[in-house]
Amino acid sequence: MTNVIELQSVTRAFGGPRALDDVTLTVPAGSIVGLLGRNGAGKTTLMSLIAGQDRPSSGRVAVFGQNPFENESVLSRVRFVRDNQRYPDGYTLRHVLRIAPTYAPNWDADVAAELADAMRIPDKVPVKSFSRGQLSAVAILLSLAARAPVTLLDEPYLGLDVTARARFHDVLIRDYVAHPRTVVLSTHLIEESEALFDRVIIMDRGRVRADLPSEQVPTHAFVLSGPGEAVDRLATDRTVLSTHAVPGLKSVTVHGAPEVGLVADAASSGVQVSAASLQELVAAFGADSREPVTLANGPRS
Ligand SMILES: Nc1ncnc2c1ncn2[C@@H]1O[C@H](COP(=O)(O)OP(=O)(O)OP(=O)(O)O)[C@@H](O)[C@H]1O
Repeated sequence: MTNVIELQSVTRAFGGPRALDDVTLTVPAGSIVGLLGRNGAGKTTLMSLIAGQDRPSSGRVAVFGQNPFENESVLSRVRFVRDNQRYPDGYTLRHVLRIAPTYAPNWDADVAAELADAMRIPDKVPVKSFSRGQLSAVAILLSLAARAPVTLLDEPYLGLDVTARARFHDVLIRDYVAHPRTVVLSTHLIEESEALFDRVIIMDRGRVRADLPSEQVPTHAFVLSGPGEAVDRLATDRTVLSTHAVPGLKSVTVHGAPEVGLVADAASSGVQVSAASLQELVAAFGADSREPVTLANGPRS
């Protein structure tokens, strides 16, 4: 499978801690990638580099095999949707829809009309006076109807109601199946969006902490929960990504898949073992320890 996006040892520093720190990753053509991580993890910075709106401090960014910065042949195939889009005074949705195809050679007016209707976007009121959710709806409409070979959606849901979010997902999946392209979507609404993703990239503090196909998420980490001592014993010598404790109960997220012996031992020790959900995985990688902690105290049976 061809890689549409490639980053090699990319660092981006703005003066403080690195926004991106030695990031190497690839995004295959024809995939919907969830870009996940805590506030400040580096998601927007990463998308800005891919969209050619910024340059790395060091390292190499390639989109369609070329440096995207100020590169028209790349940028004509990339659509970056973020919440800073501005519209001229007096512009209504009709004006926006009239202008949009000029910048989008693959523009699909039917998809635009369907989304405008499904997301109840007003067509006579100036866009400048739109609510936060209505502005998000316009940005989503422009991104999907443009059908760009690379579509970057940076937290597209701000203020968007639950019905509009569901319609957006329906149209995205349907149109993506009919017209495969590469979509990178960052969001904090993980449970709601995860069915869209065929790959996930989890970032924290500017680093890629996990980059895997969605089907590997259930075997990437597991959660042990139960009495603290038993949980600690079972977690000994394993890579613990995060720990939560309340009096009498401890829960740890552990890297990898649990083997049969561990599951049996846990059952006889009153400890529950479950696959970490994508949301738990993202939360675990964003937990406060800077590096995964390996518990190494006490024997492992
Ligand atoms: N232009 C800039 N100048 C200085 N610091 C910046 C700049 N852009 C980003 N940063 C810093 O880089 C880090 C990563 O920011 P980024 O916006 O990429 O995070 P994010 O993962 O998109 O976060 P969120 O989920 O909150 O949108 C943050 O610490 C941010 O303050």
